[in-house]
Amino acid sequence: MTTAAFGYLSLFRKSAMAFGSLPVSRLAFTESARHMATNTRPLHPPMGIPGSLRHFTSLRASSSDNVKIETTKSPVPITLLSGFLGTGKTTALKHLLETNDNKKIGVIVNDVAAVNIDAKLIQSQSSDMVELQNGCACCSLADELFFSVEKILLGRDLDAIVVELSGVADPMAIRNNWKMAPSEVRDMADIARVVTLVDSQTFGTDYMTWDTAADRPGWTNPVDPCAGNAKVAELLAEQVEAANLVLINKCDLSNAEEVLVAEKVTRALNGKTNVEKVVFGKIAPKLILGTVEEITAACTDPACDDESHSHSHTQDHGCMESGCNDSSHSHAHDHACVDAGCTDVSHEHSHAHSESTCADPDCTDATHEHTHSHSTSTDQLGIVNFVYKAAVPFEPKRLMTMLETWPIPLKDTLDLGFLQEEQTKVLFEDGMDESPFSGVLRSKGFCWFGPSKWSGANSDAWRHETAMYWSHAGKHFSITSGGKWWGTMPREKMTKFFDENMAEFDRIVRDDFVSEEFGDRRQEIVFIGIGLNENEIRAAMDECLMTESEMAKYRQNLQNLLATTMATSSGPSLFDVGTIDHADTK
Ligand SMILES: Nc1nc2c(ncn2[C@@H]2O[C@H](COP(=O)(O)OP(=O)(O)OP(=O)(O)O)[C@@H](O)[C@H]2O)c(=O)[nH]1
Repeated sequence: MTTAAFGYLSLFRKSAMAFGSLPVSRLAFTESARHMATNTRPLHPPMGIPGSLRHFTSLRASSSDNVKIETTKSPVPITLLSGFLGTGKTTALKHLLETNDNKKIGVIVNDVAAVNIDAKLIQSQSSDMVELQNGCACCSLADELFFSVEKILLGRDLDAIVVELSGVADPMAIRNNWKMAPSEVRDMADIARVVTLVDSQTFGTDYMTWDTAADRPGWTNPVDPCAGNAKVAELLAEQVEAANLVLINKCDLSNAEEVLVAEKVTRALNGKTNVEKVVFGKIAPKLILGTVEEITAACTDPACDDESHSHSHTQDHGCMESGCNDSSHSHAHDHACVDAGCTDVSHEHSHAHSESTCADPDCTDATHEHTHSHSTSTDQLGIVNFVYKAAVPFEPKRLMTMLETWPIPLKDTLDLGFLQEEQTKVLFEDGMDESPFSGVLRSKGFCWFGPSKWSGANSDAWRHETAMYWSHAGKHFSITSGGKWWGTMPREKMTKFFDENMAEFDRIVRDDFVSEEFGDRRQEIVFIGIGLNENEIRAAMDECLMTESEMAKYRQNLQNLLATTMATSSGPSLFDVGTIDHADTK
């Protein structure tokens, strides 16, 4: 028997209990704002918009008449700088302000704590700074961010704005919230780019930790419910997934294996992002600051898979040819130290794209330079991804049975080579078959469950209306409420949510509505992992779908319920519930 890399920990036994006994208590949507905003395809917006977004009052409305904000200009590009506490965001920001490319940069610093230390550090360097504290811009301070952007532009002619996010912020949530910003704010400034810093030394252990954000001192603010329960591994995945550029920082402190893991997993989680290995956040300003073109001409959402969009995030990447002297090219790494033996951490070492860079993907010689710059290929370790889709609901009990056998990596750090070996050969205890899920590093998406009890005290008929959000990263797995399916309302009503964005309405109807009968109710789950056997995973998932006879019962039960509910209810929706099934895994 191989060393147990995986095991049937209590994770799914526990989640099975949470699931099996589905708490039908009609909980408030304590987490939904974050989850909804996190999803790149938000469902029912009333549940997805943090309450505070509805109360935004333009600063102009309250500012004195003689303060004039220039709105005829192009919007100022905003960069969201994300990354865990201590990954080096402030250090990178200070470096950016020092080497600013003669750009006038406004800075907004968000801290969940009441005292914003980072802001104080930045203040000594820049007077163009606004603090955003005592909460997180991805939820509780969502509209404060709009206000801060307005505020920083008052009386200032800025070329760019950088928002240093709190360590627990999900940049995708902020991007999605930003879509709700008043148009007068978006005319002034708009999000162009997300840059995420990761700590190369701790990446592998953070991905495998059981910790929640609240377990880590200083990460959360008790008065801000935003991310206390968020799993560290999931947050890490979210921050990487949202990024146009990932800076793998602190390369001076980590060994070659740690850097490799950070790079491989980053590329696996987000195949469209640019990746740079850096020390002390040192990178050319051009790579951090967004451009007006990104805002106006291209979709910069790295998670966007709409082929009709143009995706510019690789275009303005500096020329990587070491000998190039074409001054029209951007040479972001001109100042890098290329002495392979240099150990001076104040030098920039990560960008020596010299001809001596080792291009052998299998090479593990730590003395070689392995930058593998900008290849989006993740196949060197057999990392693959695919999307599982189905237009039929899961039968809850069968899904739970399947999840109970989902193997949990027991190692405390991510060991990709080991995972690959295990994926191909490990057999599990108790004579059970090898699980096709053993190499899965990340899975996430929407899913649809059929109710198991349509009436009575423990009815879970709300499942018919509720989109569940499936999220697995490292050792954590949860299926939580993600809002209601659009299919729960008539199209005419739905259009009202898209006043300013009919293109998004069209996209949802075109891409997400998979059947006339059930609308956008569907399974859409992406799997990312090493050496995955796609066919076996698909087959295992298919096994959990309702059969034809189960679907016939589903339809019958639905008819019965509609008949009784119609007689007693006048509400806009069949089920006014928002239930959270949180499969806590610790
Ligand atoms: N050795 C080394 N230390 C670094 C590097 N980058 C940042 N640091 C140090 O790491 C510590 C944390 O860096 P910060 O820039 O404050 O990190 P942060 O992400 O802003 O942290 P919070 O503001 O607490 O979220 C500081 O002591 C930095 O000097 C690096 O590349 N190498």
